[in-house]
Amino acid sequence: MISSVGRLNKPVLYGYYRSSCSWRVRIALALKGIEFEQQAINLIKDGGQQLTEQYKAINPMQQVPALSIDGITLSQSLAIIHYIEETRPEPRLLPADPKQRAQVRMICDIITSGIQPLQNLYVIQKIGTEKVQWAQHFINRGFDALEPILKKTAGQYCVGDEISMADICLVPQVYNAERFKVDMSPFPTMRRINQSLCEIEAFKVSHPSCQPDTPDDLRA
Ligand SMILES: O=C(O)/C=C\C(=O)CC(=O)CC(=O)O
Repeated sequence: MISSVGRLNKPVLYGYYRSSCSWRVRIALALKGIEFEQQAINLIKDGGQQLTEQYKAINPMQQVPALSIDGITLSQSLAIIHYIEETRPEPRLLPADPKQRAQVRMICDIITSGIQPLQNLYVIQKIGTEKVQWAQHFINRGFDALEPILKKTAGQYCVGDEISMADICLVPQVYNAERFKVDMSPFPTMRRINQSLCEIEAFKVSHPSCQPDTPDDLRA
C-alpha cells in the first residue's frame, strides 16, 4: 500500500461542504486513511468562487471537487476516486469479482451521470422556476431504477458486504434527496443501506455538517 506518509505534501481538496461530489471524495480519502487539506470553494458567495479565473486554472469546468495529489491536479469525483484506488489500493473500493465490479460501476454511473448532474446547482439555477419539482423528478426517476437494482446486488451494502464506490456515491445522493424533500418511503433498500453507511466513521467525519466551511447554523 502506498500511503501519503513520506510524500512531500498532503493532498489538497478543493471542495464545498454540501457539494455531494466533494463529499464523495472526502469519503474515499477517509476510508483509505489519507490525510488531506481542504480549500473551501464557496459555490454561493460572491456569485460563486468556482467561477473565478483563479479557480478556473485549477478546474476548467469550474466545479468542485478538484484534488491536488502527487504533483497533479484532478477533477471529476470518480476519476479522482479511481486514481486514489489505483495508487492506494487498501482497503479496496472495487470488489474482486468482475460482475460485482461492473455492478458497482453501473450504480456509480446511474448516480454520477443519471441523477446528480441533472439536479446540481448550475442546472437548477438555469431552469428558473419549479426548482424543487425539477430536482425531485430526476432524483425519483433515478431512484426508481436504483431500488430494484440494489434489491438484487445488495448485501449489507450496495454490492455485497464490502463498502465500494457505489456506497460512496449513494450516501451523498440520498442526502441531496432529503434536501429536496424527496419521499424516501418507496426506496426501502436504499434507506437501509444508507442508514448502515451513515454509522461508519469515514462517512461521519466527511459529512457536510462538520466540514471546515460548514456554516455555524448547519453544524451538527
Ligand atoms: O445549495 C448550495 O449551498 C450550493 C450548492 C450545493 O449544495 C451543491 C449542489 O449543487 C448539489 C450537489 O452537490 O449535488
